[in-house]
Amino acid sequence: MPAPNSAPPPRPILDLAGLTLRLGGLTSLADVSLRQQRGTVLAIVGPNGAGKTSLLDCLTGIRRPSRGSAHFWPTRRVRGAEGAGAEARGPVELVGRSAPAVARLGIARTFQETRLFDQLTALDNVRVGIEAKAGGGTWRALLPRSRERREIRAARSAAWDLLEFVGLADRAGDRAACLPHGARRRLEIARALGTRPSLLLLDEPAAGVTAVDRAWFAGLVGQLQARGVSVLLAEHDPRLALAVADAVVVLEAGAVVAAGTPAEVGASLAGLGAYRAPGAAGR
Ligand SMILES: Nc1ncnc2c1ncn2[C@@H]1O[C@H](COP(=O)(O)OP(=O)(O)OP(=O)(O)O)[C@@H](O)[C@H]1O
Repeated sequence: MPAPNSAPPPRPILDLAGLTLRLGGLTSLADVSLRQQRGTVLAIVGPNGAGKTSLLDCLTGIRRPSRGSAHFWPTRRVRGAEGAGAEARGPVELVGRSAPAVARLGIARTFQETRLFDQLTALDNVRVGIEAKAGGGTWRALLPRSRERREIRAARSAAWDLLEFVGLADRAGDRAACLPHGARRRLEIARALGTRPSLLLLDEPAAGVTAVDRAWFAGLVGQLQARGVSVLLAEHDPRLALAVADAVVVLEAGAVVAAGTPAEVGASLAGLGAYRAPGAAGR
C-alpha cells in the first residue's frame, strides 16, 4: 500500500516500442523504444542524420514506420475545466493515423524549416491553428450568425493571448514573411499551441536563432509544462537539451545509444567526448 504522502505514480503520455523506419535502402530508425511521462519534457538528442526528424514524422502521420508501435494517451478535456479538469483516456496507436487525425488527438508539432503562411499576418497565422481545431470554415458555415461571430471573437482573442505568450503581440499585424527567423520560430509555436495540444513536438526550435531567442526557448519549455503541455524536443545541441529536459534519449544512426536523466546522459556523453559542459574550455 502506498504511503499517505507518496507522490502519485507517473502516468505515461507516449510509449514507443521497436519503432523502425526504412527509407530507400537506409535505416533511419532502428528499433527505437522509449517512454515519456505526462507533464514532462523529453529531449531526443543526436547529430545530423541521427533520426530525430524521422521519429517526429513517424509520430505525426507524415511517415509510416516499417515496424513497431507508438502509443499515445490522449487527454479528454472536461467541459469548463483546464489542467486539473483534464482526464487521460486509454492509449491509442499513432502508427497508421493521418496527420490531421494525430492533430485531433492533441498532438501538435513545429518543423525544422518553419512552415508558416507567409502572406498572412502573425495574428492570422495563429488564428488558422485555432480555427482548424474548431472545425474550420465548413463547420462554421453551419453555425447560426450570432454563434459564428462569437467563435470568431473567441479565436481572435485566443490568438492574441498566444502571441503575447510567445512575445510577439507587437508584431501581430506584420506579415509572417517580414518576421526575422527567431520570431518565425516563436510564431510557429504559437500556431501549434492554438490547437490546444497535450503533447507538443518541437523540431530543433532554437536552430539558427540569436542568443536572446535561445534563452527564451529554454524558458518557454518550463512555461509549457506549467500549462500542462508535455514536450518532446528534438535537439541537435545536447547543452540545451540537458538544461531543459526531465529525461533525455540519445539517438545515433537511428538507434538509441543512451537514455536517462540529464545528469546520467550528460555524464555518458562527456565520457564519449561528445559533450562539453557549458563554460568548459575550448567552447
Ligand atoms: N526522404 C528521405 N529519403 C531517404 N533518406 C532520408 C530521407 N529523409 C531523411 N533520410 C535519412 O534518414 C536519416 C535520418 O534523418 P533525419 O532527418 O531524421 O535525422 P535528424 O536527426 O533529424 O537530422 P537533422 O538534424 O540533420 O535533420 C538520415 O540518414 C537521412 O539522410
